Amino acid sequence: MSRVSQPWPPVAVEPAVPHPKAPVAGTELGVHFNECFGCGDEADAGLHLRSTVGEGQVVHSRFTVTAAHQGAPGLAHGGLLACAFDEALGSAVGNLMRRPAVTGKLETDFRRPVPVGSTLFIETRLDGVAGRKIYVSADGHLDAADGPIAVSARALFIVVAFDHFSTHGDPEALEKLAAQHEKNQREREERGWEINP
Ligand SMILES: CCCCCCCC(=O)SCCNC(=O)CCNC(=O)[C@H](O)C(C)(C)COP(=O)(O)OP(=O)(O)OC[C@H]1O[C@@H](n2cnc3c(N)ncnc32)[C@H](O)[C@@H]1OP(=O)(O)O
Repeated sequence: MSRVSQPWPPVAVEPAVPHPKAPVAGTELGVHFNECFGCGDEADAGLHLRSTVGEGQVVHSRFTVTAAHQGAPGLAHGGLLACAFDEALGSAVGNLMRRPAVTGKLETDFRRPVPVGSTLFIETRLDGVAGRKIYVSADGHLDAADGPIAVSARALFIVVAFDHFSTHGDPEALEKLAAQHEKNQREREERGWEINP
């Protein structure tokens, strides 16, 4: 089967230079919001995706497909897999670039079925920046970091002002989240940025 792929990134870009205070290789990245469907501990049926910074401009993420993620019996739902990539790609942008950004466009190529019980190892790369536009891509390997590629994705993230979240989101929940972040002031100071809620 032939797959036609458009040039990527689709526009001229500058190199995506990680923030000087970006976490170093080997750092396990935390949950950015407990109720996040992609990574949150309190999202019972969520993906519970976990990420670690790799060498260069790479983030390694992984999540295990459960029965709660099925589309067909015993197989992951494609939309759930797209969600995992949104989270993995977003985590790379947020943590390496340290700028609040949201997904503007997300493309996925589903290459192999992903069975319940398997773990996807997602490797995300920063591909370039053009003004507020940050281009990223990822491959999801089945059951091992060097396993066969089951899903690939490419995304455009757009840098936004923090009021994107307060204007369009739930201000009460945001206040709760801010209070939670303030509990760990030292970590906040180390971050030196406003993490995506
Ligand atoms: C650590 C955190 C991990 C989090 C991971 C999860 C991330 C998410 O899921 S975020 C939630 C999903 N995304 C959203 O809800 C976003 C909804 N969309 C929006 O709010 C707006 O459309 C937004 C902010 C993306 C862009 O709006 P706005 O700020 O007005 O910018 P706008 O001028 O339209 O676009 C900026 C640039 O991006 C381009 N652009 C925007 N959308 C697209 C698109 N879909 N395709 C191609 N280009 C696009 C525009 O053409 C423009 O380019 P240029 O600068 O060259 O003119």
